[in-house]
Amino acid sequence: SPVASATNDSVPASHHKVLIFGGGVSGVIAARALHDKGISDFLILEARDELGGRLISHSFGGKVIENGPNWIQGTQTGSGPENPILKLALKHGLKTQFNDYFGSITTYDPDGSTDYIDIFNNAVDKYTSLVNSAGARVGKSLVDLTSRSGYLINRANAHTPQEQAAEYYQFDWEYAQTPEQTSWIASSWGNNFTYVPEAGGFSEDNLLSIDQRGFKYFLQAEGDEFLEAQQIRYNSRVKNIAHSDSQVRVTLDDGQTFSADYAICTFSLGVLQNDDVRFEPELPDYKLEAISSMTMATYTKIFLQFPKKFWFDTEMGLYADSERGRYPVWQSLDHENFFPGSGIIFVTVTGDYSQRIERLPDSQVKEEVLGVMRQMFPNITIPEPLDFFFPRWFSDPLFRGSYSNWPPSFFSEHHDNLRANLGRLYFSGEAMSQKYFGFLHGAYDEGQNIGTLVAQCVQGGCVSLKSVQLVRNAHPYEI
Ligand SMILES: Cc1cc2nc3c(=O)[nH]c(=O)nc-3n(C[C@H](O)[C@H](O)[C@H](O)COP(=O)(O)OP(=O)(O)OC[C@H]3O[C@@H](n4cnc5c(N)ncnc54)[C@H](O)[C@@H]3O)c2cc1C
Repeated sequence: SPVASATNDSVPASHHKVLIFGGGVSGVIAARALHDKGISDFLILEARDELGGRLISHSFGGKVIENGPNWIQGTQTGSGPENPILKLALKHGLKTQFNDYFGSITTYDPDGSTDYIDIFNNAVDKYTSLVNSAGARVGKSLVDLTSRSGYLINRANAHTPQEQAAEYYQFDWEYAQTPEQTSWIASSWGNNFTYVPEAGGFSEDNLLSIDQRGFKYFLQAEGDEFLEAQQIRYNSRVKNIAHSDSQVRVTLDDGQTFSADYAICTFSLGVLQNDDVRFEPELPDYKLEAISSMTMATYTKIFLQFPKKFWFDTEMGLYADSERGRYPVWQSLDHENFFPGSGIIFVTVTGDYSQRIERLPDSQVKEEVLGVMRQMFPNITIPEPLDFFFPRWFSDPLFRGSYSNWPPSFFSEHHDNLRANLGRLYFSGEAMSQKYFGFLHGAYDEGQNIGTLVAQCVQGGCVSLKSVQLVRNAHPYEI
Protein backbone atom coordinates (compact mmCIF):
# COMPACT_ATOMS: atom_id res chain seq x y z
CA SER A 1 0.00 0.00 0.00
CA PRO A 2 1.32 3.47 -0.78
CA VAL A 3 0.70 4.51 2.81
CA ALA A 4 2.11 1.46 4.59
CA SER A 5 5.55 2.97 4.93
CA ALA A 6 4.44 6.55 4.77
CA THR A 7 6.69 9.32 5.84
CA ASN A 8 5.41 12.84 6.12
CA ASP A 9 6.00 13.24 2.38
CA SER A 10 3.78 10.31 1.47
CA VAL A 11 0.33 10.54 -0.07
CA PRO A 12 -2.31 10.96 2.64
CA ALA A 13 -4.96 8.27 2.91
CA SER A 14 -7.48 11.09 2.77
CA HIS A 15 -7.75 14.87 2.98
CA HIS A 16 -10.49 16.62 4.96
CA LYS A 17 -11.64 20.05 5.91
CA VAL A 18 -11.04 19.22 9.58
CA LEU A 19 -9.28 16.44 11.48
CA ILE A 20 -10.24 15.91 15.12
CA PHE A 21 -7.67 14.11 17.27
CA GLY A 22 -9.46 12.18 20.04
CA GLY A 23 -13.04 10.97 20.45
CA GLY A 24 -13.71 12.00 24.05
CA VAL A 25 -16.30 14.56 25.12
CA SER A 26 -14.36 17.44 23.57
CA GLY A 27 -13.79 15.69 20.25
CA VAL A 28 -17.39 14.54 19.85
CA ILE A 29 -18.85 17.91 20.83
CA ALA A 30 -16.42 19.74 18.50
CA ALA A 31 -17.59 17.40 15.72
CA ARG A 32 -21.20 18.22 16.58
CA ALA A 33 -20.42 21.95 16.41
CA LEU A 34 -18.98 21.44 12.89
CA HIS A 35 -22.01 19.37 11.90
CA ASP A 36 -24.36 22.04 13.24
CA LYS A 37 -22.61 24.59 11.01
CA GLY A 38 -23.18 22.37 7.99
CA ILE A 39 -19.64 20.96 7.79
CA SER A 40 -19.59 17.21 7.22
CA ASP A 41 -16.06 16.73 5.83
CA PHE A 42 -14.32 15.98 9.11
CA LEU A 43 -12.62 12.86 10.50
CA ILE A 44 -12.19 11.88 14.16
CA LEU A 45 -9.01 9.84 14.78
CA GLU A 46 -9.33 7.87 18.02
CA ALA A 47 -6.83 5.37 19.44
CA ARG A 48 -9.44 3.34 21.34
CA ASP A 49 -12.25 1.26 19.86
CA GLU A 50 -15.12 3.45 21.05
CA LEU A 51 -16.09 7.05 21.72
CA GLY A 52 -15.97 8.43 25.25
CA GLY A 53 -12.32 9.15 26.04
CA ARG A 54 -11.92 9.07 29.82
CA LEU A 55 -15.54 7.87 30.16
CA ILE A 56 -14.45 4.25 30.47
CA SER A 57 -16.79 1.66 31.99
CA HIS A 58 -15.78 -1.72 33.33
CA SER A 59 -17.64 -4.93 34.18
CA PHE A 60 -16.97 -5.70 37.80
CA GLY A 61 -18.73 -8.15 40.10
CA GLY A 62 -21.72 -8.39 37.79
CA LYS A 63 -22.14 -4.60 37.54
CA VAL A 64 -20.92 -1.93 35.15
CA ILE A 65 -18.77 0.46 37.16
CA GLU A 66 -16.85 3.58 36.08
CA ASN A 67 -13.04 3.68 35.93
CA GLY A 68 -13.10 7.40 35.23
CA PRO A 69 -15.72 10.10 35.65
CA ASN A 70 -18.73 8.99 37.65
CA TRP A 71 -20.55 12.20 38.57
CA ILE A 72 -22.37 14.98 36.81
CA GLN A 73 -20.89 17.67 39.02
CA GLY A 74 -23.18 20.63 39.45
CA THR A 75 -26.66 20.34 37.95
CA GLN A 76 -28.81 23.47 37.73
CA THR A 77 -30.06 26.04 40.22
CA GLY A 78 -33.62 27.19 39.49
CA SER A 79 -33.71 28.44 35.94
CA GLY A 80 -29.97 29.30 36.02
CA PRO A 81 -27.34 27.78 33.72
CA GLU A 82 -27.69 24.03 33.26
CA ASN A 83 -24.70 21.71 33.24
CA PRO A 84 -24.58 20.62 29.56
CA ILE A 85 -23.70 17.07 30.66
CA LEU A 86 -26.93 16.97 32.68
CA LYS A 87 -28.81 18.14 29.62
CA LEU A 88 -27.38 15.31 27.49
CA ALA A 89 -27.93 12.79 30.29
CA LEU A 90 -31.60 13.75 30.52
CA LYS A 91 -31.97 13.77 26.74
CA HIS A 92 -30.64 10.22 26.46
CA GLY A 93 -32.32 8.84 29.58
CA LEU A 94 -29.12 8.18 31.54
CA LYS A 95 -29.81 6.64 34.93
CA THR A 96 -28.29 8.76 37.70
CA GLN A 97 -28.73 9.10 41.43
CA PHE A 98 -28.10 12.02 43.79
CA ASN A 99 -24.96 11.31 45.86
CA ASP A 100 -25.04 12.82 49.33
CA TYR A 101 -21.36 13.65 49.96
CA PHE A 102 -21.90 15.59 53.16
CA GLY A 103 -25.06 14.30 54.83
CA SER A 104 -24.46 10.56 54.61
CA ILE A 105 -21.00 9.73 55.95
CA THR A 106 -19.51 7.54 58.70
CA THR A 107 -16.09 8.37 60.16
CA TYR A 108 -13.31 5.91 61.05
CA ASP A 109 -9.76 5.91 62.31
CA PRO A 110 -7.34 3.09 63.19
CA ASP A 111 -9.48 2.38 66.28
CA GLY A 112 -12.51 1.58 64.15
CA SER A 113 -15.68 3.64 63.89
CA THR A 114 -15.04 6.92 65.72
CA ASP A 115 -17.40 9.85 65.55
CA TYR A 116 -15.52 12.97 64.44
CA ILE A 117 -18.33 14.54 62.47
CA ASP A 118 -17.70 17.81 64.33
CA ILE A 119 -14.15 17.84 62.88
CA PHE A 120 -15.59 16.95 59.49
CA ASN A 121 -18.04 19.87 59.64
CA ASN A 122 -15.28 22.14 60.85
CA ALA A 123 -13.23 21.23 57.76
CA VAL A 124 -16.15 22.42 55.62
CA ASP A 125 -15.95 25.82 57.36
CA LYS A 126 -12.15 25.91 56.99
CA TYR A 127 -12.47 25.21 53.28
CA THR A 128 -15.09 27.96 52.97
CA SER A 129 -12.68 30.42 54.60
CA LEU A 130 -9.94 29.30 52.18
CA VAL A 131 -12.22 29.89 49.20
CA ASN A 132 -13.54 33.25 50.41
CA SER A 133 -10.09 34.60 51.23
CA ALA A 134 -8.84 33.46 47.82
CA GLY A 135 -11.67 35.46 46.24
CA ALA A 136 -10.61 38.49 48.27
CA ARG A 137 -7.02 38.09 47.02
CA VAL A 138 -8.20 37.97 43.43
CA GLY A 139 -10.16 41.19 44.01
CA LYS A 140 -6.97 42.91 45.21
CA SER A 141 -4.72 41.35 42.52
CA LEU A 142 -2.48 39.81 45.18
CA VAL A 143 0.04 37.15 44.13
CA ASP A 144 -0.95 33.53 44.19
CA LEU A 145 0.29 31.16 46.89
CA THR A 146 -0.36 27.50 47.56
CA SER A 147 -3.67 26.48 49.11
CA ARG A 148 -1.60 25.24 52.06
CA SER A 149 -0.36 28.81 52.58
CA GLY A 150 -3.99 29.86 52.36
CA TYR A 151 -5.01 27.41 55.07
CA LEU A 152 -2.14 28.59 57.27
CA ILE A 153 -2.90 32.27 56.77
CA ASN A 154 -6.52 31.56 57.68
CA ARG A 155 -5.37 29.74 60.82
CA ALA A 156 -7.28 26.79 59.39
CA ASN A 157 -4.57 24.18 59.09
CA ALA A 158 -5.12 20.45 59.77
CA HIS A 159 -2.98 18.74 62.41
CA THR A 160 -4.44 15.47 63.70
CA PRO A 161 -5.11 12.49 61.40
CA GLN A 162 -8.85 13.16 61.78
CA GLU A 163 -8.44 16.81 60.78
CA GLN A 164 -6.23 15.79 57.87
CA ALA A 165 -8.74 13.20 56.64
CA ALA A 166 -11.54 15.78 56.86
CA GLU A 167 -9.40 18.30 54.97
CA TYR A 168 -8.53 15.65 52.37
CA TYR A 169 -12.23 14.99 51.76
CA GLN A 170 -12.81 18.71 51.14
CA PHE A 171 -9.72 19.28 49.08
CA ASP A 172 -7.72 16.43 47.57
CA TRP A 173 -10.77 14.32 46.83
CA GLU A 174 -11.87 17.09 44.44
CA TYR A 175 -8.57 18.52 43.14
CA ALA A 176 -6.74 15.14 43.09
CA GLN A 177 -3.70 16.88 44.52
CA THR A 178 -2.71 18.26 47.90
CA PRO A 179 -3.16 21.87 49.08
CA GLU A 180 0.66 22.14 48.81
CA GLN A 181 0.46 21.33 45.08
CA THR A 182 -2.54 23.51 44.29
CA SER A 183 -3.07 27.20 43.70
CA TRP A 184 -4.88 29.18 46.39
CA ILE A 185 -6.36 31.61 43.89
CA ALA A 186 -7.74 28.76 41.78
CA SER A 187 -9.84 27.73 44.77
CA SER A 188 -11.48 31.15 44.81
CA TRP A 189 -14.82 29.87 43.59
CA GLY A 190 -14.28 26.45 45.16
CA ASN A 191 -12.31 24.86 42.29
CA ASN A 192 -13.37 26.90 39.25
CA PHE A 193 -16.92 28.07 38.51
CA THR A 194 -18.65 24.70 38.48
CA TYR A 195 -20.50 24.94 41.77
CA VAL A 196 -21.23 28.69 41.73
CA PRO A 197 -24.35 29.69 39.80
CA GLU A 198 -23.57 33.42 40.27
CA ALA A 199 -20.34 32.87 38.30
CA GLY A 200 -21.88 30.87 35.46
CA GLY A 201 -21.76 27.55 37.31
CA PHE A 202 -24.57 25.16 38.06
CA SER A 203 -25.23 23.93 41.62
CA GLU A 204 -23.58 22.03 44.45
CA ASP A 205 -25.31 18.75 43.63
CA ASN A 206 -23.54 15.68 42.32
CA LEU A 207 -25.35 12.97 40.40
CA LEU A 208 -23.72 9.55 40.28
CA SER A 209 -24.18 7.62 37.05
CA ILE A 210 -25.48 4.13 37.79
CA ASP A 211 -26.49 3.46 34.20
CA GLN A 212 -25.62 -0.12 33.23
CA ARG A 213 -24.90 0.98 29.64
CA GLY A 214 -22.02 2.95 31.21
CA PHE A 215 -21.75 6.70 31.87
CA LYS A 216 -20.29 6.98 28.33
CA TYR A 217 -23.75 6.13 26.95
CA PHE A 218 -24.90 9.76 26.94
CA LEU A 219 -22.02 10.72 24.64
CA GLN A 220 -22.22 7.70 22.37
CA ALA A 221 -25.99 8.20 21.97
CA GLU A 222 -25.41 11.86 21.12
CA GLY A 223 -22.75 10.83 18.58
CA ASP A 224 -25.16 8.33 17.01
CA GLU A 225 -27.51 11.18 16.18
CA PHE A 226 -25.16 12.93 13.78
CA LEU A 227 -21.94 10.96 13.14
CA GLU A 228 -21.59 8.88 9.97
CA ALA A 229 -19.35 5.78 9.98
CA GLN A 230 -16.85 7.42 7.60
CA GLN A 231 -16.38 10.35 9.99
CA ILE A 232 -14.65 8.23 12.67
CA ARG A 233 -11.57 6.00 12.57
CA TYR A 234 -11.08 3.87 15.66
CA ASN A 235 -7.85 2.09 16.66
CA SER A 236 -5.96 4.97 15.05
CA ARG A 237 -3.06 6.07 17.19
CA VAL A 238 -1.60 9.45 16.27
CA LYS A 239 2.20 9.62 16.49
CA ASN A 240 3.10 12.81 14.66
CA ILE A 241 1.30 16.08 13.98
CA ALA A 242 2.85 18.37 11.36
CA HIS A 243 1.35 21.73 10.54
CA SER A 244 2.16 24.46 8.04
CA ASP A 245 0.55 27.56 6.58
CA SER A 246 -1.43 25.42 4.17
CA GLN A 247 -2.46 22.27 6.06
CA VAL A 248 -2.18 19.92 9.02
CA ARG A 249 -0.85 16.45 8.37
CA VAL A 250 -0.93 13.62 10.84
CA THR A 251 0.88 10.27 10.89
CA LEU A 252 -0.47 7.25 12.75
CA ASP A 253 1.70 4.64 14.44
CA ASP A 254 1.09 2.27 11.51
CA GLY A 255 2.49 4.88 9.12
CA GLN A 256 -0.76 6.01 7.51
CA THR A 257 -1.14 9.74 7.03
CA PHE A 258 -4.16 12.02 6.88
CA SER A 259 -4.30 15.68 6.06
CA ALA A 260 -6.74 18.53 6.54
CA ASP A 261 -7.16 22.25 6.16
CA TYR A 262 -7.55 22.55 9.96
CA ALA A 263 -7.22 20.26 12.96
CA ILE A 264 -8.44 20.16 16.55
CA CYS A 265 -6.23 18.30 19.01
CA THR A 266 -8.13 17.15 22.13
CA PHE A 267 -5.47 14.96 23.73
CA SER A 268 -5.19 15.25 27.51
CA LEU A 269 -2.73 17.62 29.13
CA GLY A 270 -0.84 14.51 30.29
CA VAL A 271 -0.45 13.30 26.70
CA LEU A 272 0.73 16.75 25.56
CA GLN A 273 3.28 16.83 28.40
CA ASN A 274 4.83 13.53 27.34
CA ASP A 275 6.46 12.48 24.12
CA ASP A 276 3.65 10.17 23.05
CA VAL A 277 2.82 12.54 20.20
CA ARG A 278 5.40 14.62 18.33
CA PHE A 279 4.76 18.02 16.81
CA GLU A 280 6.40 19.36 13.68
CA PRO A 281 7.71 22.00 13.93
CA GLU A 282 8.36 21.54 17.64
CA LEU A 283 5.99 23.41 19.93
CA PRO A 284 7.07 27.03 20.41
CA ASP A 285 8.52 27.93 23.81
CA TYR A 286 5.42 29.76 25.02
CA LYS A 287 3.21 26.76 24.22
CA LEU A 288 5.56 24.30 25.86
CA GLU A 289 5.74 26.50 28.95
CA ALA A 290 1.95 26.66 29.12
CA ILE A 291 1.58 22.88 28.74
CA SER A 292 4.27 22.25 31.33
CA SER A 293 2.99 24.74 33.87
CA MET A 294 -0.38 23.08 34.51
CA THR A 295 -0.51 19.73 36.31
CA MET A 296 -2.14 16.48 35.27
CA ALA A 297 -3.41 15.04 38.55
CA THR A 298 -4.39 11.43 39.17
CA TYR A 299 -7.56 10.13 40.85
CA THR A 300 -7.86 6.40 41.49
CA LYS A 301 -10.91 4.41 42.46
CA ILE A 302 -10.08 0.99 43.89
CA PHE A 303 -13.01 -1.44 43.70
CA LEU A 304 -13.64 -4.45 45.92
CA GLN A 305 -16.48 -6.95 45.85
CA PHE A 306 -17.31 -9.11 48.87
CA PRO A 307 -19.80 -11.96 49.27
CA LYS A 308 -21.95 -9.57 51.27
CA LYS A 309 -21.90 -6.09 52.75
CA PHE A 310 -20.41 -5.71 56.25
CA TRP A 311 -19.75 -1.95 56.31
CA PHE A 312 -21.53 1.36 56.96
CA ASP A 313 -25.09 2.06 55.90
CA THR A 314 -24.26 5.63 54.87
CA GLU A 315 -23.24 6.41 51.27
CA MET A 316 -19.74 7.52 52.24
CA GLY A 317 -17.06 6.54 54.76
CA LEU A 318 -13.98 8.49 55.81
CA TYR A 319 -10.86 6.83 57.26
CA ALA A 320 -8.20 8.87 59.09
CA ASP A 321 -4.81 7.16 58.84
CA SER A 322 -1.69 8.57 60.49
CA GLU A 323 -0.38 8.99 56.92
CA ARG A 324 -2.42 11.68 55.15
CA GLY A 325 -4.05 10.41 51.95
CA ARG A 326 -3.73 6.69 52.75
CA TYR A 327 -6.99 5.02 51.58
CA PRO A 328 -9.17 7.79 53.01
CA VAL A 329 -12.47 8.05 51.08
CA TRP A 330 -14.80 5.05 50.90
CA GLN A 331 -18.02 4.78 48.98
CA SER A 332 -20.55 2.02 49.29
CA LEU A 333 -22.17 0.96 46.04
CA ASP A 334 -24.07 -1.68 48.03
CA HIS A 335 -26.53 1.00 49.09
CA GLU A 336 -30.23 1.19 48.39
CA ASN A 337 -29.64 4.20 46.09
CA PHE A 338 -26.94 2.56 43.98
CA PHE A 339 -26.43 -1.22 43.60
CA PRO A 340 -28.10 -2.85 46.62
CA GLY A 341 -26.98 -6.42 47.25
CA SER A 342 -23.92 -6.01 45.00
CA GLY A 343 -21.30 -6.37 47.78
CA ILE A 344 -19.29 -3.62 46.03
CA ILE A 345 -17.37 -0.85 47.80
CA PHE A 346 -14.63 1.41 46.48
CA VAL A 347 -11.91 3.51 48.05
CA THR A 348 -10.30 6.51 46.38
CA VAL A 349 -6.71 7.73 46.49
CA THR A 350 -5.26 10.69 44.62
CA GLY A 351 -2.14 12.54 43.54
CA ASP A 352 1.22 11.11 44.54
CA TYR A 353 -0.48 8.24 46.37
CA SER A 354 -2.14 7.20 43.09
CA GLN A 355 1.25 7.22 41.37
CA ARG A 356 2.67 5.16 44.21
CA ILE A 357 0.09 2.38 43.97
CA GLU A 358 0.35 2.27 40.18
CA ARG A 359 3.93 1.08 40.66
CA LEU A 360 2.83 -1.76 42.98
CA PRO A 361 1.41 -5.13 41.99
CA ASP A 362 -2.37 -5.48 42.48
CA SER A 363 -1.80 -8.09 45.18
CA GLN A 364 0.13 -5.64 47.37
CA VAL A 365 -2.43 -2.86 46.96
CA LYS A 366 -5.17 -5.34 47.81
CA GLU A 367 -3.36 -6.39 50.99
CA GLU A 368 -2.90 -2.75 52.04
CA VAL A 369 -6.57 -1.98 51.43
CA LEU A 370 -7.67 -5.06 53.37
CA GLY A 371 -5.33 -4.04 56.19
CA VAL A 372 -7.10 -0.68 56.41
CA MET A 373 -10.49 -2.43 56.41
CA ARG A 374 -9.35 -4.56 59.35
CA GLN A 375 -8.64 -1.33 61.23
CA MET A 376 -11.93 0.23 60.24
CA PHE A 377 -13.91 -2.87 61.23
CA PRO A 378 -11.95 -4.47 64.12
CA ASN A 379 -14.84 -6.73 65.17
CA ILE A 380 -15.33 -8.29 61.77
CA THR A 381 -13.30 -11.01 60.11
CA ILE A 382 -12.83 -9.44 56.69
CA PRO A 383 -13.49 -12.11 54.05
CA GLU A 384 -11.39 -12.52 50.91
CA PRO A 385 -12.80 -10.21 48.20
CA LEU A 386 -14.50 -11.93 45.27
CA ASP A 387 -13.09 -9.32 42.94
CA PHE A 388 -10.53 -6.50 43.10
CA PHE A 389 -9.66 -3.87 40.49
CA PHE A 390 -8.21 -0.42 39.96
CA PRO A 391 -7.30 1.46 36.77
CA ARG A 392 -3.81 2.91 36.27
CA TRP A 393 -4.55 6.36 34.78
CA PHE A 394 -1.11 7.85 35.31
CA SER A 395 0.67 5.06 33.40
CA ASP A 396 -1.86 4.97 30.55
CA PRO A 397 -0.22 6.54 27.47
CA LEU A 398 -3.61 7.69 26.19
CA PHE A 399 -4.25 9.82 29.28
CA ARG A 400 -1.18 10.09 31.58
CA GLY A 401 -3.32 11.05 34.54
CA SER A 402 -6.95 11.84 35.30
CA TYR A 403 -7.58 15.58 34.97
CA SER A 404 -5.80 18.89 35.12
CA ASN A 405 -5.10 20.85 38.26
CA TRP A 406 -3.87 24.41 38.67
CA PRO A 407 -0.58 24.85 40.55
CA PRO A 408 0.33 28.20 42.15
CA SER A 409 2.85 29.04 39.43
CA PHE A 410 0.21 28.92 36.71
CA PHE A 411 -1.00 32.29 35.43
CA SER A 412 -4.01 33.19 33.34
CA GLU A 413 -1.67 34.04 30.44
CA HIS A 414 -0.53 30.42 30.62
CA HIS A 415 -4.11 29.37 30.20
CA ASP A 416 -4.49 31.63 27.16
CA ASN A 417 -1.33 30.11 25.73
CA LEU A 418 -2.56 26.59 26.47
CA ARG A 419 -5.72 27.26 24.43
CA ALA A 420 -4.02 29.26 21.68
CA ASN A 421 -4.01 27.78 18.17
CA LEU A 422 -0.80 27.28 16.24
CA GLY A 423 -1.95 28.49 12.85
CA ARG A 424 -4.30 25.84 11.52
CA LEU A 425 -3.87 23.58 14.53
CA TYR A 426 -6.38 24.23 17.33
CA PHE A 427 -6.45 22.71 20.82
CA SER A 428 -9.40 21.64 22.91
CA GLY A 429 -10.12 19.45 25.92
CA GLU A 430 -10.87 19.71 29.59
CA ALA A 431 -7.56 21.41 30.51
CA MET A 432 -8.15 24.23 28.02
CA SER A 433 -11.38 25.33 29.70
CA GLN A 434 -10.79 28.44 31.77
CA LYS A 435 -14.16 28.14 33.48
CA TYR A 436 -14.46 24.42 34.11
CA PHE A 437 -11.03 22.76 33.73
CA GLY A 438 -10.94 19.24 35.14
CA PHE A 439 -14.57 18.41 34.43
CA LEU A 440 -16.65 16.74 31.73
CA HIS A 441 -18.52 20.00 31.19
CA GLY A 442 -15.16 21.76 30.72
CA ALA A 443 -14.34 19.32 27.92
CA TYR A 444 -17.82 19.94 26.50
CA ASP A 445 -17.58 23.72 26.70
CA GLU A 446 -14.22 23.82 24.94
CA GLY A 447 -15.36 21.32 22.30
CA GLN A 448 -18.34 23.56 21.55
CA ASN A 449 -16.22 26.76 21.50
CA ILE A 450 -13.35 25.43 19.42
CA GLY A 451 -15.59 23.46 17.06
CA THR A 452 -17.56 26.63 16.37
CA LEU A 453 -14.37 28.64 15.87
CA VAL A 454 -12.94 26.11 13.42
CA ALA A 455 -16.26 26.03 11.55
CA GLN A 456 -15.84 29.79 11.07
CA CYS A 457 -12.33 29.14 9.72
CA VAL A 458 -13.66 26.63 7.21
CA GLN A 459 -16.26 29.16 6.18
CA GLY A 460 -13.66 31.84 5.63
CA GLY A 461 -13.82 33.85 8.87
CA CYS A 462 -10.85 32.59 10.80
CA VAL A 463 -10.11 34.01 14.25
CA SER A 464 -6.88 33.28 16.11
CA LEU A 465 -6.96 32.85 19.86
CA LYS A 466 -4.87 35.26 21.90
CA SER A 467 -1.44 34.30 23.21
CA VAL A 468 1.57 36.04 24.71
CA GLN A 469 5.16 35.15 23.93
CA LEU A 470 6.41 35.76 27.47
CA VAL A 471 4.54 35.47 30.74
CA ARG A 472 6.11 38.06 33.02
CA ASN A 473 5.71 38.81 36.66
CA ALA A 474 9.07 37.98 38.15
CA HIS A 475 10.63 40.52 40.49
CA PRO A 476 14.27 39.47 40.84
CA TYR A 477 15.84 39.83 44.27
CA GLU A 478 16.93 43.35 44.95
CA ILE A 479 20.45 42.96 46.28
C1 LIG B 1 -10.72 8.90 37.45
C2 LIG B 1 -11.40 10.11 36.88
C3 LIG B 1 -12.48 10.64 37.53
C4 LIG B 1 -13.13 11.75 37.00
N1 LIG B 1 -14.28 12.19 37.58
C5 LIG B 1 -15.03 13.12 36.97
C6 LIG B 1 -16.37 13.35 37.38
O1 LIG B 1 -16.89 12.64 38.24
N2 LIG B 1 -17.05 14.37 36.78
C7 LIG B 1 -16.51 15.13 35.80
O2 LIG B 1 -17.17 16.06 35.32
N3 LIG B 1 -15.25 14.87 35.33
C8 LIG B 1 -14.53 13.87 35.88
N4 LIG B 1 -13.31 13.54 35.36
C9 LIG B 1 -12.73 14.37 34.28
C10 LIG B 1 -13.32 14.02 32.91
O3 LIG B 1 -13.18 12.66 32.68
C11 LIG B 1 -12.56 14.78 31.83
O4 LIG B 1 -12.61 16.16 32.12
C12 LIG B 1 -13.12 14.58 30.42
O5 LIG B 1 -13.51 13.25 30.20
C13 LIG B 1 -12.07 14.99 29.41
O6 LIG B 1 -12.56 14.87 28.10
P1 LIG B 1 -11.64 15.31 26.88
O7 LIG B 1 -12.43 15.10 25.65
O8 LIG B 1 -11.07 16.65 27.14
O9 LIG B 1 -10.39 14.32 26.92
P2 LIG B 1 -10.31 12.72 26.76
O10 LIG B 1 -11.53 12.09 27.29
O11 LIG B 1 -9.00 12.31 27.33
O12 LIG B 1 -10.30 12.53 25.17
C14 LIG B 1 -9.11 12.48 24.43
C15 LIG B 1 -9.15 11.28 23.51
O13 LIG B 1 -7.92 11.20 22.81
C16 LIG B 1 -7.56 9.83 22.67
N5 LIG B 1 -6.12 9.77 22.45
C17 LIG B 1 -5.12 10.03 23.32
N6 LIG B 1 -3.92 9.89 22.72
C18 LIG B 1 -4.17 9.55 21.43
C19 LIG B 1 -3.35 9.30 20.29
N7 LIG B 1 -2.02 9.37 20.34
N8 LIG B 1 -3.96 9.00 19.11
C20 LIG B 1 -5.32 8.95 19.02
N9 LIG B 1 -6.14 9.15 20.06
C21 LIG B 1 -5.57 9.47 21.26
C22 LIG B 1 -7.99 9.19 23.95
O14 LIG B 1 -8.19 7.79 23.79
C23 LIG B 1 -9.29 9.94 24.24
O15 LIG B 1 -10.40 9.25 23.71
C24 LIG B 1 -12.64 12.39 35.83
C25 LIG B 1 -11.55 11.83 35.16
C26 LIG B 1 -10.96 10.68 35.66
C27 LIG B 1 -9.85 10.04 34.88
